[in-house]
Amino acid sequence: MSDHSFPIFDLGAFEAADNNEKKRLGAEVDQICRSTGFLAIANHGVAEAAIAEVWKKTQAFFDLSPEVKQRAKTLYPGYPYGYLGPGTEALAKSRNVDTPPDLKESFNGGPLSVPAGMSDPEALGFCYAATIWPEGPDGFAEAWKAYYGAMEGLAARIMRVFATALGLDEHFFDSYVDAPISALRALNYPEQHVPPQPGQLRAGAHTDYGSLTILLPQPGSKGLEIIAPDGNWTPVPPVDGAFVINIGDLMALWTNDRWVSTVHRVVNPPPEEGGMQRRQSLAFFHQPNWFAEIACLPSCLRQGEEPKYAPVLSGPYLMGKFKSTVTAKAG
Ligand SMILES: O=C(O)CCC(=O)C(=O)O
Ligand SMILES: [Fe+2]
Repeated sequence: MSDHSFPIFDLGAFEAADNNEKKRLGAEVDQICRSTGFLAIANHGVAEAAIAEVWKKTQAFFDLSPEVKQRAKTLYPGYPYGYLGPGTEALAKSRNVDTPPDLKESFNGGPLSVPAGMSDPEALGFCYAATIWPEGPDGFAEAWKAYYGAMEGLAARIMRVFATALGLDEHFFDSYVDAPISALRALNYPEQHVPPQPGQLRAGAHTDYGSLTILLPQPGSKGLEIIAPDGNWTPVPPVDGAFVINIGDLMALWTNDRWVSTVHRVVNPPPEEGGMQRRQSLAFFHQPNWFAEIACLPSCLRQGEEPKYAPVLSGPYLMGKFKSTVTAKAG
């Protein structure tokens, strides 16, 4: 797959391959997902211009004054979209670990449209709630939507790789993810002018909740770490021109823990280097359809084995997880 210790998957080559070669490449992805579930996706076909624009607009947004950014803030604690300022989230709380708030701010947006016939009040009030667009910079919403659309397309293609990796029909997951309730999050980890509190990180240790996360760390940026199979925190290197993807809790549930939803975090810049490196990233959290029932795949159960987890509905499950990380100060 690559000579690097961090695996790089060539998506274009997979898609152009014949069935035997797809199976062979799928088996490599299966191995990676059994060990960490973190890999880079190269040759992804996402337009450079869409990436460059969203970087430019999100950076310009984070450069605005706190007062202006707050005008795009989430409507109330637990509201999923809009601006979440410093001090509003501690990801470690999703694993019942109490830490000071993460040292970050974010802007969050949901699906670009509501599927015809969707009338579930919880779905409409949560994942289909309105994105609170900022007043500026000009062209922010256009750049955001273009990138979101590109990520939806890429995630659908990666789910086909996952189906192949699990020995299923390539299109097995299609009907679970044809009206996905994914969220896009732009993250800004500001320069650290004061030392962090004990236990305070840029992003506390957590797993992602959904099917798959497509991450784009700022080129060359450091700080993302995963717990490797040997139990040690291990940096994820920046990979030029590629996305970093990782699987989330729903893939672990679907596969009865054959695949791991690996714990990860973003550490502070080294104090000996002044702690001053700002870092940005874009995280696309792919989430199956609101009503998709995620239950252990029969092909992931050995004879005599029982499913470890009860089935869940994608939307309500996500809502419960999301609300657990909100700090008292949120909003
Ligand atoms: O910023 C990053 O590199 C990772 C952030 C992350 O893991 C998350 O927000 O779930
Ligand atoms: Fe994450």
